[in-house]
Amino acid sequence: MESTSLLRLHGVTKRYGSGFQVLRGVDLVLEPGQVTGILGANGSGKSTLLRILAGLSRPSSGRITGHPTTSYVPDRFPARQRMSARAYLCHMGRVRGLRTADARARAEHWLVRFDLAGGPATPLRELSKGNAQKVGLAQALLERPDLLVLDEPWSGLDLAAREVLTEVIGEVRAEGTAVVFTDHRSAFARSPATSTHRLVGGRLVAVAGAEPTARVLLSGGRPVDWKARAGVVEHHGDDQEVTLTVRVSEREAVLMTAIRAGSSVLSVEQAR
Ligand SMILES: Nc1ncnc2c1ncn2[C@@H]1O[C@H](COP(=O)(O)OP(=O)(O)OP(=O)(O)O)[C@@H](O)[C@H]1O
Repeated sequence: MESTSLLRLHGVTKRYGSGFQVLRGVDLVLEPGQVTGILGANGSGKSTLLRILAGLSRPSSGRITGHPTTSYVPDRFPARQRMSARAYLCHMGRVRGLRTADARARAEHWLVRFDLAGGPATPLRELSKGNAQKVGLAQALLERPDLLVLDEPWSGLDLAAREVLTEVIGEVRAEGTAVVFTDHRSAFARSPATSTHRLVGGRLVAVAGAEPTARVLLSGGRPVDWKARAGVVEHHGDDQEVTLTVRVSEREAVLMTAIRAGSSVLSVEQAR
C-alpha cells in the first residue's frame, strides 16, 4: 500500500558526478505538523538532503513518494538585486498567484514581524546576511506550505529574529505544516524539533533519547503564549493555573518568563 505520509524517502542516495557518495540509503518519513531537525558536521550532506526534500535536486537512486507544496530557504539567501525587499516579495507573491494587494500585505507582515533592518524599502543588495535571511524566510512564508525546508535557519539571525522564527515554526506546525531544518551544532537547546536525526557517513541516524523534561505548575499572572515559547513541550490549564512540560535545558528561562508575567511558581518536578 502506498504511504499516506506527506513525503517519504526510500533508500535515497546521492553522488555528485563520479565523485564521493554524499548520501547512502537515506530513509525518512515526514508527517504533517512534525518538526524534523537534521544535525551533521560541515560537509556531511545536510544541504544536499534538504535540496532533495525541496525537489531541487534528484537522488542518484532510491525513491521519493508524496508531492507536498514546499517552501525552501537556502542557507545563504542570494540577495544581490537592486529592488527593495518589499518589491521582491510582492513579485514572488504574484508569481505564486497572489493578488498584488495580498502579496504586499503579507510581505509587510513578515518584514515587520522579523524586524527587517532599514524597513521594507531597503534594497536587497544592501542587506546583511541575517537581514537577507529574513527576506528569504518571508518569501517562504508568503503562503503556508505543506512542507517548510530551512537550511541552517538560525545562523546569522539576530537574537530577536531567532525567537520569532522559533515562534513561527510552532505556529505553522500547529496548522499542519511539516518543518525540516538543519543545524551543525550538536546541542541546539532552543530546537523546536519533534524528532532529530544526524547524518553520519552519508546515513541518517535517529538521535536517541529525548532531553529530560520538568513539570512546572504556575498560578495567576498575565497570559503567555506558551505554545510558541521555546522549550515548552506541552501546556494545559486556564488563566488561573497552568501546567507546563518543559525541556530541562530551558527550565530556568521558562521560569523567568513566568515570573516576569507575574505568575507564582507552585511547583517544579522532574517529569522524565
Ligand atoms: N553541486 C555539487 N557538486 C559537487 N559536490 C558537491 C555539490 N554540492 C555539495 N557537494 C559536496 O557534497 C558534500 C556535502 O555537501 P553539503 O553542502 O550537502 O553538506 P552540508 O552538511 O550542508 O555542509 P555545510 O554545513 O558545510 O553546508 C561536500 O563534500 C560538498 O563539497
